[in-house]
Amino acid sequence: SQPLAPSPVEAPLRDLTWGQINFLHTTDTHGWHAGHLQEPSYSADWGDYISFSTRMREKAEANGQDLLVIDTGDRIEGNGLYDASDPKGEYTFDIIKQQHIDLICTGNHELYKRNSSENEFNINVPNFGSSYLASNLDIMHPETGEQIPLAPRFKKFTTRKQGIRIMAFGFIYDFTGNENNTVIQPVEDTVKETWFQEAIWDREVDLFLVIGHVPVRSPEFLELYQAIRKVQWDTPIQFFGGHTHIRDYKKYDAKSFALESGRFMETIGFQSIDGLSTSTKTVQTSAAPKFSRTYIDNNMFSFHHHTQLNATTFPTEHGQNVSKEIRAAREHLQLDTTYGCAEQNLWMFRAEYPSNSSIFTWLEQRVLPDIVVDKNRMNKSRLAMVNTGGIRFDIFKGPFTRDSAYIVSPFTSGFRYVKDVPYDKASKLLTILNNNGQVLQNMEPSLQSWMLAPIEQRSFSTHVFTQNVTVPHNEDLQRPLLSEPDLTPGYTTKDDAGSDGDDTLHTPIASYRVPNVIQSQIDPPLQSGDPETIDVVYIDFIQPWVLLAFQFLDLDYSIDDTAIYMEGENLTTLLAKWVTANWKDNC
Ligand SMILES: Nc1ccn([C@@H]2O[C@H](COP(=O)(O)O)[C@@H](O)[C@H]2O)c(=O)n1
Ligand SMILES: [Zn+2]
Ligand SMILES: [Zn+2]
Repeated sequence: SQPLAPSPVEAPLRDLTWGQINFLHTTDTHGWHAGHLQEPSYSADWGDYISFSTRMREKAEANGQDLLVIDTGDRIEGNGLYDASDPKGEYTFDIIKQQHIDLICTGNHELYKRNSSENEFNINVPNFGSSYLASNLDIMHPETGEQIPLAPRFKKFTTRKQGIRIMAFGFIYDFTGNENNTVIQPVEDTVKETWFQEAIWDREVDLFLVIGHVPVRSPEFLELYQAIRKVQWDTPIQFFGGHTHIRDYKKYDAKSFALESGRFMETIGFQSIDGLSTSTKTVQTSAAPKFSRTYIDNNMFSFHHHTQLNATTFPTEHGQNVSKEIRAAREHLQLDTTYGCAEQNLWMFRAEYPSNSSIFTWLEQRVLPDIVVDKNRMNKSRLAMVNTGGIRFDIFKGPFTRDSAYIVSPFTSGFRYVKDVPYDKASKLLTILNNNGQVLQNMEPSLQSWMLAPIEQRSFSTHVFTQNVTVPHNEDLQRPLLSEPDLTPGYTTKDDAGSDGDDTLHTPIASYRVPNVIQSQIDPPLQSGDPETIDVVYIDFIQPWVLLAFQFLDLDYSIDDTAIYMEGENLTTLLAKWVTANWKDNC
């Protein structure tokens, strides 16, 4: 375990172990480039991160070492800084490009919609040039319609200081929910491509670097590991993953590791490797290089500690200018406009569901009954269904702002419905969608295999519950972070390298399971007893699964039986209205 050193404010921080080559890694930033305004532990912004990476590079280079910066996708959707502008992302592309990123790839969120994948092609790919990799991703050219790689498939380069010869790839997991202007080639097919085989057969390589919007414990990374190991039995391989929003580190073998660096600008992943061969020096194959990882809490105390600098010596002018740019964008977007104030914290995973502190119970009991009302169907009973994966963050006690509305519910998905569904069947839908009963008998095989898949593998669920999932906190917003010797609650990660990965020592936080879908039954006033038929209303993102579940109930509905419910509204706009109406007087 690594030594503990006091931080500038006396809190215990683990030091980094530097190597010949060092990496900083972000993933799933989802627009949180302003950092967390309500959580001191994660309060550094993208400008601070630019200063940090600059100072870390200076430190590495002063010691003759290399430092590479990596981002593995899902940069959009999840925060007002991206979602509140029209068009979306008006400010974020310019902010993100200010970071010197050595390797970058695409996440699924960049691909749900035509316009966001075209933004990658037209803005981010030119911004990052040959650093942007798309090993298994094509786009239909926005003008010609021709199918072409979104970016280069791979990149071979030699590091400046150490002369390490690197072969790098940039993947996305086998995602199928993309708009039809992009094409994702499954990883198991991509590894058979001639260009990939030629790249991995190259003997003049000291390190294979696979970055991807791919969970580190996924079949896709395993396929890539096996494909490379088959032809390079000994060359070190470093993976950088993402998508499951957790801190995680997987060991494939003594010379191959994978790092995943959390979500939402909470974590800057640090990885080092020491003992690699280089273009000028061959290391004995029997000696395994040393790999070391640290999950850095994204705040200035950690940044100062790891660079051994202080408030005067740490910031760069460039970083400070980007922080200014972020503040100006937030102001233009009026993200601090307060709709109302929450009287208590409402948690996604930190509170049991159902319970009074659960955001999902609050939605079911308080919000959905008020907001799921279509003027043309208001006298009809309805079941309102929302996928928990569409809710992205907690609500903290205190001001609920324009930013909060996007943070909790960033997606533009509207509601759709199937009218007049027999109640006895409609009332069974939720159990089927949440797969927690004896519902598999007589089920059609493809539906059965979907139902049998672990909840986190079904594509509309985003949550992964593993041993090492910990959820961040804002236990006491008023308390200055790390200013006292006692520990604050936060990430306490266990991974394949042990329990010493988090830079900041925290006390652990509980994490509870939540279902795929929550539901409210909303009856018109004066109705007594269950209705004979009911409208089934749901967020349009889950329509494919709702239609499948109908099939299981022998209800033969198709898309033609569905229609828009509450034209022009979505959960974000409705939530903002609800808070204004119900929490305005709490402030
Ligand atoms: N319109 C959308 C898009 C996505 N979701 C949810 O997000 C999950 C994927 O998010 P990651 O950051 O983990 O890639 C997806 O499984 C859905 O739960 C949504 O609800 N609506
Ligand atoms: Zn994500
Ligand atoms: Zn993702």
